[in-house]
Amino acid sequence: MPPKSGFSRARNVDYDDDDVYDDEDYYDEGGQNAEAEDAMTADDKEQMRIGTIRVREALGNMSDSTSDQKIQEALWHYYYDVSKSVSYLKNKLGTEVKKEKTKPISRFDQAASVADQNAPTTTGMSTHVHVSHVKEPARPAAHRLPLRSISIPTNAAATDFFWDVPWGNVPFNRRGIITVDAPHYKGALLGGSSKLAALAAKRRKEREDAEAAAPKVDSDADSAIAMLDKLSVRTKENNNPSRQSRYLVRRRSPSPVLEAPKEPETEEPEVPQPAVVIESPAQRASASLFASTLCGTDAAAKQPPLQLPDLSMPLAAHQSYNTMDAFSGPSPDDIKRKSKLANGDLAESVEKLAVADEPRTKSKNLNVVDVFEKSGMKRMANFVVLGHVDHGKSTLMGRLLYDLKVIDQRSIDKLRKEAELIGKSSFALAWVMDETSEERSRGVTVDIATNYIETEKSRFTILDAPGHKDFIPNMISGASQADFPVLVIDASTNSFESGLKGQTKEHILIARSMGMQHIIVAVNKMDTVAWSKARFDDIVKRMTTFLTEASFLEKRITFIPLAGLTGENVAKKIENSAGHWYSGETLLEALERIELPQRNVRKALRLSVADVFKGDMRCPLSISGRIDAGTLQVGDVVLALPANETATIKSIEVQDAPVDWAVAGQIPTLHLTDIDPVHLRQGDIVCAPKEPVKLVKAFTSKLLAFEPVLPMPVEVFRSTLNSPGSIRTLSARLNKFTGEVVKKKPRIVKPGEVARVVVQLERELPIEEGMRVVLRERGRTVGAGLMENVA
Ligand SMILES: Nc1nc2c(ncn2[C@@H]2O[C@H](COP(=O)(O)OP(=O)(O)OP(=O)(O)O)[C@@H](O)[C@H]2O)c(=O)[nH]1
Repeated sequence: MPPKSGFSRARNVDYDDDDVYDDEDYYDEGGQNAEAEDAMTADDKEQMRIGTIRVREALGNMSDSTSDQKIQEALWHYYYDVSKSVSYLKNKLGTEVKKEKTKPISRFDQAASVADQNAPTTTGMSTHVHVSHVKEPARPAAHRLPLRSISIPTNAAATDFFWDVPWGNVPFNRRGIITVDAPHYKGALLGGSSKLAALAAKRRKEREDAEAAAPKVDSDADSAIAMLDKLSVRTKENNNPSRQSRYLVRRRSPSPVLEAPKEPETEEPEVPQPAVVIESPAQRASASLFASTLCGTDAAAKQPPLQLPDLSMPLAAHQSYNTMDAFSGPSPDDIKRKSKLANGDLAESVEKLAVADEPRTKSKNLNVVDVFEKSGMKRMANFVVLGHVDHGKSTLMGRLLYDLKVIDQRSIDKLRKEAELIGKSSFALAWVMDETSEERSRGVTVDIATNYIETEKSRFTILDAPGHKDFIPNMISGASQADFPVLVIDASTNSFESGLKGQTKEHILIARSMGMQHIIVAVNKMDTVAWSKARFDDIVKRMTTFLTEASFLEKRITFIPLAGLTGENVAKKIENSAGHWYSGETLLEALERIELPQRNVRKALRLSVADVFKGDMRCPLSISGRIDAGTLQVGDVVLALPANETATIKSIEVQDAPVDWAVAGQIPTLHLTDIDPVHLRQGDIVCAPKEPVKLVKAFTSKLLAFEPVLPMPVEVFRSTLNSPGSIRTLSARLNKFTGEVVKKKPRIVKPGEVARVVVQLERELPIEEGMRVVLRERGRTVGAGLMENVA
């Protein structure tokens, strides 16, 4: 059966523990194929049928050796993209033939064999007994016995080797000089493989190199802190370089705290040193007489391991040996310890080990609203790039970054070469945003990618959303941080139409229901329709009807004909004469002009957590997300909900630069202390402890229906935080524009209608009046609305 279920697609994706995929639609826990196949929509089945035929045609001769199952698995994997499936299958079939001929030696095996050659001959816990034969009387070379080297376990005695030899009559072939090597560990794991040995050797070398390169720690206190840092949690990002940002693109799982948080030098006095301080005099005491007696002096202790064959007793040379009263007095250790206790030094050191209770980061107690209003900072805006899959969102953003010189020519050339290597040269610009190998090999955006651009007047945060329907929860997360959307539409024949039936429509409705009022519609790939004005006008007409139905005001909609791939009307006006009929704004000009929603800087703090990164001991947790209301500053104590735990803001970054404060509308990264990382997750709310958001289990909502709505089970999303729940009651159908009750207790609400409904949750969520919620059912968005009050 080709498509096993949504699970087979989702499980390869690094979702960073994003629990939105707990949705039954994404995981087929039982793994029942039959059920999964049933889960395919009629549309899916039809696409699969047609796709299979097309792939067979394209495979030609190879088609005979490929089963329907393989073809359909490829189609499922590439979301019915015939050309990607064909090139994958061709590659696979080619490789399978090659594989049968030779099995290349993996790099790992090569490294292992090198390590084996370099490794000492002793193994694990065994001792080598080398038997070098004494010169035997002349005999023909052929009768001479070879030198023997026999390995016996350390716990076996050398006599075991001679147990059968008559006393005083050792045959020549058993005579020799026996030397016993000191037992030492080779570094291999017991019973371990050479590969592990190679890996261990490599790691050891890296560690030694790193230690040599690391700045020398001055005191034991520093080394203790370094040790604590080593104990800290490793982040996923650290283990997965493929997800690290190469340009300025930020992903949902970067780990900014891995790099030392950038703090302005002037702030240093404000941030006290960590409370763990170990006094430097607490150093290792010199060896006691007893230790010296056994192991020699300090200098001797630094020597290489004890050589067993050298059986001369070190104590024999010791001055005090002959006196026989070596242990009569207290050892130097005891003397030192006693004097320390007397001075109270040790007690003091132990006290200093205690972790301070008070917050470590002092607040500057700024009046942030005042500072913000006087700062004269550039306009800050966040936009989300929406649209149906493959309509060119990432390419368009890659082009914008390139034209604004955020990305240089060399990087683009490099991406182009890499893309050409896997036959996807047209995706080079999209790869500026789509960074993971998953996204690149599939040619599909999976997660939100963040980047920044700056113009004369504004600083923008770009949130590039995935277009595929399977990744709608990620799209919701991006949309919940944005001020307005840039909707990308593929103008080429049939693409616009299929997008309208698909995610173009769903994305628009979600964006509108999240309160976005202005929209830029980028009519993309105009080069594919020869810059046809008629096509552009047709798209404008049909989209205007749809957008106004979704309650966008016509005057707040901006259409721009453009081509992301070639850059016309993106940052520069079109030069091609075919497009001279358009004299309006470029995308960049429209971004500069668009009106932004009012910032609620004077209200209580509300920040929706979009990302959580684990850090180190000093700063265990960092989060990022949009401030929906209020302000915050370094040193503030904030409340995390629903965990109901407080944290202290140690430092703040906005657009990757360290700052002292942030205000509503910005998407800062907060480095937090005094909180256990388990208490914060994506979708949580961070608020002012004195004015917390209440946790609710039922609420009334004004809902815009995308699908027929009845009392039914739904998944309730507030940003990415979600809970299973249900639409408990349909209270009334409302007039879309005035909000007046049209009908009480309707039995059904049709798509496009607005209703007041009561939503019941299975677990409490932090939701309050004015917050936006999205209701989904079996992977479809059924409606979105505004929370009115607690039910
Ligand atoms: N001819 C032409 N092709 C374009 C244009 N813009 C994008 N494309 C192509 O469209 C394909 C998809 O582009 P992407 O940028 O990956 O599309 P996307 O909307 O980001 O895709 P998802 O994020 O996966 O939904 C690529 O092959 C691009 O080269 C354009 O202006 N003209």
